[in-house]
Amino acid sequence: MKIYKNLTDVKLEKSIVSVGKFDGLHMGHREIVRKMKEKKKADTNLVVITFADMPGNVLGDNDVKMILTQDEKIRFFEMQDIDVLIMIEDVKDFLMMSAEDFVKKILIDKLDTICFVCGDDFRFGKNRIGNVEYLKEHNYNRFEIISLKKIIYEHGEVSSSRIRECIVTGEIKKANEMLLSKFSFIGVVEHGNHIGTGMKMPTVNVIPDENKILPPFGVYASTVVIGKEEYKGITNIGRKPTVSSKEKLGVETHIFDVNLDLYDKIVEIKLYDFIRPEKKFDNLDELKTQVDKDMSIVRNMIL
Ligand SMILES: Cc1cc2nc3c(=O)[nH]c(=O)nc-3n(C[C@H](O)[C@H](O)[C@H](O)COP(=O)(O)O)c2cc1C
Ligand SMILES: Nc1ncnc2c1ncn2[C@@H]1O[C@H](COP(=O)(O)OP(=O)(O)OP(=O)(O)O)[C@@H](O)[C@H]1O
Repeated sequence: MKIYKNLTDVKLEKSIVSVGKFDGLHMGHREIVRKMKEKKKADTNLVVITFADMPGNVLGDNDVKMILTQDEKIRFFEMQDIDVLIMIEDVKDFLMMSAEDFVKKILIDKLDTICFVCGDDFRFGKNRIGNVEYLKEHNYNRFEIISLKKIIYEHGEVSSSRIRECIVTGEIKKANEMLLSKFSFIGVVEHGNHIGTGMKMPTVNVIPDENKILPPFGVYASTVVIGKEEYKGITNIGRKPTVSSKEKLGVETHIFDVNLDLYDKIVEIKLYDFIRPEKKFDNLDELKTQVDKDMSIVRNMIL
C-alpha cells in the first residue's frame, strides 16, 4: 500500500475512492471497502483519503480520542488491500477546500476517479456544502457514485462516535460487535518494573498513544497477537495504584502458559470483555490473590 501525507504529489489513474475519518474501521466502513473491492479491476486503484487527526479537533477545541492511532489505521487499511492511503496531515487546509475544487482538482484531476463510494449522509467541502446530490450534479459524468444506506446495529446507525461511547463506558463487547473486530492496542513491548516476573506473573507492557481512546481502568479478558500467533491472556489497563501513585499509564498483559521474550517486539492486545475495575490493594500478596481469581475466570472464558 502506498501512503501519502498530503495531496501535492498525488497523480493516479482510474481510482475507486472513498473519503472519511474511518476511525475504527467499523461495520459501515467495511461495507464501503467491500463495495470498493467489488468495483476493482486489474488496472484500477483503491484509494482512501483520511485524516491524521480528527476534523473536530482541528476546527474546534474538541479533544476527541481515537479508536485507531495513525499506525493502527495504516495497518488496518493494509489488511483490507487498499492500494493508496492518503492520510492528510494538514486537515484544516483540506477541510477549507470548496466542494467544487474537491471534485475538480482532487477527484478528477489528481485521482482520475471512476467510482466514488460513500455513506448516504456523506458531506464534504468548505462548510460541508457537498453531499451525494452535489456529487451527482457536479461530476461532469466522469465517475459513478455509489451511496450506501447507513448500516444499523441494535436500532441505531453504526458510527465511530457511538463506538467511542461504548469504549469509554466499558461496553467492549458491544464496541467489538460494531467494529467487526476487537478493540485493540498495537504497540512495542516496553520494560516494566519486573515486579510481575517476581510474582510469577510476567506481563507485556504497552504504553498507549496519548491520542488513543481508553476504556475504564481495569482488568479485561484478552488475546495477544505476535506475528502470526495469537495467545490468550489477561490485561490490566491503568496506573497500578498498588505499586505506587506515580506509575505510568499502561496496558499490561499476562499471557497464559507461555514464556516468551517479547521486549521491543510489536504486539497487538485485543480486548474481549471487562472483568473488574482496577483497585489499590494493601499489598502485592492481596493483589496476587485477586489476580489468581481473575485468571481463573478468564481461563474459563471462550475467546
Ligand atoms: C490481570 C492483572 C490485574 C491487575 N490488577 C491490578 C489492580 O487491580 N491494581 C493494581 O494496582 N495493579 C494491578 N495490576 C498491575 C500489577 O500491579 C503489575 O502487573 C505488577 O505490579 C507488575 O508490574 P511490572 O510489569 O511493572 O513489574 C494488575 C496486573 C494484571 C496482569
Ligand atoms: N453505518 C454506516 N453505514 C454505511 N456507511 C457509513 C456508516 N458510517 C459511516 N459510513 C460512511 O463511511 C465513510 C467514512 O465515515 P466517517 O468515518 O467519516 O463517519 P462515521 O463512521 O459516521 O464517524 P463519526 O461518528 O465520527 O462521524 C463516509 O462515507 C460515511 O458516510
